[in-house]
Amino acid sequence: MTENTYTAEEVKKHNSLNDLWVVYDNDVFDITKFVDDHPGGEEVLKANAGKDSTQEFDDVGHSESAKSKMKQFRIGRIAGAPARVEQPKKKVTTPASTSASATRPAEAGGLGALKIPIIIIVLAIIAYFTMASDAMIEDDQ
Ligand code: HEM
Repeated sequence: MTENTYTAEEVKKHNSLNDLWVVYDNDVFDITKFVDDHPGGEEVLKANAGKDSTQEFDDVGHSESAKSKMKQFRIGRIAGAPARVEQPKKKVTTPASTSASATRPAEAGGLGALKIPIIIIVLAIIAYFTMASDAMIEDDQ
């Protein structure tokens, strides 16, 4: 799929509150319409307008929902930048691998979920023989 590419010089032109672009991870975002809604205020956006704000954006510790909201403002990529790594695809595989790994510790334990029933059975056998030998001692007397 072809997408729009922009040079850093081009991005630099969009540096006002009425026309505000930022770059994150070589992706270009037109966040002009988001300026008023930005929870972090417009000042920080103005300070980063027309710039690569990757470092600043990450330093804030933006939430996952902020990162996902960001996607709707993406207009293209910096010219000559390496191909972008698709974040959503990664995410789709994460829950599956997480749930698969969640079952792994039990499997890795060998007996896994069977451990508790086995302990109960062993205790029952010990109790049975203890009672049986008590009964034999009583019989002897
Ligand atoms: C498309 C771009 C952006 C989006 C969608 C966005 C979104 C958000 C959101 C949703 C929050 C609330 C806290 C959170 O959920 O993390 C936030 C807070 C903030 N953002 Fe952004 N932001 C963007 C760009 C930037 C940029 C370029 C800067 C520049 C450094 C910035 C600086 C901040 C700051 C300082 C806060 C306040 C953090 C706090 O009060 O703890 N944001 N942003």
